[in-house]
Amino acid sequence: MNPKISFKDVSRTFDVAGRPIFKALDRFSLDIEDGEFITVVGPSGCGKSTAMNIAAGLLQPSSGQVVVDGVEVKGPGPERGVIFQQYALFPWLTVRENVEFGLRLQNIPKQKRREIADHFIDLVGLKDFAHALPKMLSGGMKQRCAIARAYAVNPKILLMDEPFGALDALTRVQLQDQLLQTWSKERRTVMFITHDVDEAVYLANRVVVMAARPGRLDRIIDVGLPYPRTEEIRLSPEFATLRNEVWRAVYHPAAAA
Ligand SMILES: Nc1ncnc2c1ncn2[C@@H]1O[C@H](COP(=O)(O)OP(=O)(O)OP(=O)(O)O)[C@@H](O)[C@H]1O
Repeated sequence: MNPKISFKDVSRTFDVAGRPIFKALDRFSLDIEDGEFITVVGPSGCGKSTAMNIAAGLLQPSSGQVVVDGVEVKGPGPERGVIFQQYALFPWLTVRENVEFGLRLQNIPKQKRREIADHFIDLVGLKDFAHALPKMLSGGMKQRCAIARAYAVNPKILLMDEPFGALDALTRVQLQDQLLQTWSKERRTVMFITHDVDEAVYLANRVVVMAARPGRLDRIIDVGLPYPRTEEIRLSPEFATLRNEVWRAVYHPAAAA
């Protein structure tokens, strides 16, 4: 079977006036299978967002290509939903209107739009806030709304760039569980960037570790832990061993090699 997403020798340079040409991403290759949950970790500036933005079609590679379902990515597309750290909700629209927004663009009839939106609002636990404006929501609730909105347009791929980075530790753990529940019910292929090593191991079936200067793939660590992931798993010795392995790969790459 073909991979769902294939990074093929993707490089990206930036040419900033007065500075030498900067290689943000150097021959990055990675195959992500359909239904996988991949997390991406690595030191600041190693090209994580650059790689994801190229897959999202928001940035062009300098060389190489990203292929989704056998087709080269040339720009954004409805089969790829993108979620950033900043919630990017429309402040003048209610939760339901925000979730319905993408469906409206697809000309889905009103009744159907409402059904789909309500389904996902329920799934992320915002049923009682369907009529609330974003300013009435906490950070975690806004991010759940952004996730519902991304899911509603039924993208087969979710590209998530530190979506929980701005949240407190407890909300973050709750949203991780909720995301995994949603993922197990509405199976998608997920590429998820994080700085949090625990989060990377808890969510993923594979952790992609990147290295900096130039930004590149360092190694891939298989997470053999079963789903559903539970607190028991989070507190298990197997989890600790994997977390330590990822930690060393990120923070002491030479020693871990
Ligand atoms: N538009 C741009 N112009 C110039 N340099 C850029 C541009 N975008 C990114 N870079 C540089 O490319 C490198 C990789 O950036 P990128 O945002 O992909 O890293 P990252 O791993 O996601 O970092 P972080 O974890 O800090 O978010 C960085 O050194 C960054 O400064």
